[in-house]
Amino acid sequence: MRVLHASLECYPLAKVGGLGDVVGSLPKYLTDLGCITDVILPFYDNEKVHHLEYEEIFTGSLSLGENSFDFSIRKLLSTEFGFQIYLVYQKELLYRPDVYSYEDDTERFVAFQLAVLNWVLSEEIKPDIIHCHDHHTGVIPFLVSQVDTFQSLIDIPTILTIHNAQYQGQFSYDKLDYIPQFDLHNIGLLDWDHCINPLATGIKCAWTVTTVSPSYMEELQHQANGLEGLLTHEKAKCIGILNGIDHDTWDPEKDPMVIENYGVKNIVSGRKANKKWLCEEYGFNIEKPLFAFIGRLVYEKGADLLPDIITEALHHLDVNILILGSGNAEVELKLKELKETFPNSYNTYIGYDEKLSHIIYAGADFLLMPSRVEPCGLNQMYALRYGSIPIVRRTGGLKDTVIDIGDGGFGICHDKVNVQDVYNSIKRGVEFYNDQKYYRKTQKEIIKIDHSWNNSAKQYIELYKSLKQPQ
Ligand SMILES: Nc1ncnc2c1ncn2[C@@H]1O[C@H](COP(=O)(O)OP(=O)(O)O[C@H]2O[C@H](CO)[C@@H](O)[C@H](O)[C@H]2O)[C@@H](O)[C@H]1O
Repeated sequence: MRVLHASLECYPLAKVGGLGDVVGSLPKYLTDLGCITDVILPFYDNEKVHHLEYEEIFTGSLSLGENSFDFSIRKLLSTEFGFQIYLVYQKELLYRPDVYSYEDDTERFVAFQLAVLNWVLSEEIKPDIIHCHDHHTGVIPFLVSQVDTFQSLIDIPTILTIHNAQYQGQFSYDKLDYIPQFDLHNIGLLDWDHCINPLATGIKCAWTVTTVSPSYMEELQHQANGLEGLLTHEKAKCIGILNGIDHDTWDPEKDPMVIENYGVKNIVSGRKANKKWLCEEYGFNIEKPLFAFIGRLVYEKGADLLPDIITEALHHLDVNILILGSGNAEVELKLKELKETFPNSYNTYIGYDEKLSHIIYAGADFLLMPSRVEPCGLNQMYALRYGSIPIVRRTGGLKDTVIDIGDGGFGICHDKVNVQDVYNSIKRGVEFYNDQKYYRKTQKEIIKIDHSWNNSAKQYIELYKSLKQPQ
């Protein structure tokens, strides 16, 4: 079986968040289980992509309305990733430094999808399955099943994985001519709420839809940024499969990014070396417990609450807080300003820093995840793998992966999205930390939990084998 994953991100070549991690690791585990897995993503203008050696295997052109664009497909020669990677090189639209947030994102995403399918069309041996990720590739299932040019691909099953239903990629009917000719009687498949909605289109047209945790699948039927009705209607073909993490990249014993490596045996000294580095770098007293947050500073992650959480915690508790993230400008500014109020117990790095994130998982005592919405969440699994205690709101994948210490588990959980609940959890964290024997015993247990893709990759393979064309 050969599966082609189409995605805008794939670690380490392009990562903005969790999508990159998943597409950079699941294929490796699928390959290990005997499923030939390829990934196709755009060729970006970034340093990681520049250094790669590749072979150009296809050239073509695609049309967006009246404009036509040349593109090529580059096959990576390197075998270091554990699966085959293909890149779509398109100079005007895709060869950019960033993955998202351009004014012409609609054009970029549609062009990527058309390029992928034009190439697949030309291939003598077609993939057995096309696995799409998020709204950026949500039109592929429509193109394959409805568009005249791609008629010969109609029997290739398509899967759509929803990593985050908040983002749907809507665009107006002015751009309908970006979609090549199809039977206009079926225009409803593109529509949601009077515009073209790629996520809704993918949900309607894909043979199967997956989400990244079982709880998120349930939640989407009540809270899906307007798609609740659709997801309830399509429930029969939807399944929640919990994400895994890459145990090779995220391994405290071998991770080249951390200050000192460690395993169960030397977890205390190893983590102390990482915490020491963080405390020196950010001006903290190493004796106090260190609480950290890593992530996109957006509403879904509860990032707007962070300034008040920090203020409340540092007024009442003897702790350190470190924030790594970027996103909403107002939140970024507030977080920066707070440094003056709490110079010795709070600090922040506004930006994206992969290495720093690894050191934080390895050195912070607790990881805060006050998410409003968390389809799966990888940070809590990285935290567990590195022996840092997750403090999470019970939602989506956080609910599926973290059990509260009060229930015989290893994390700290709360139900509501408000400052008081998070503050109470931090307070519980301090009490937990002060019971060093119990705290250390728990750390030694969590580091052994297997959250790798081993289980979930098997579930994907079962799913691939069971695919049936929608009626
Ligand atoms: N400033 C920064 N510097 C360094 N590293 C940073 C960083 N900000 C974030 N990261 C890293 O990015 C990843 C974020 O993972 P999440 O699961 O929180 O992703 P996200 O919400 O983007 O993805 C969506 O997709 C994933 C994958 O399906 C779901 O788990 C998730 O719930 C859903 O919202 C982690 O590897 C984290 O360490």
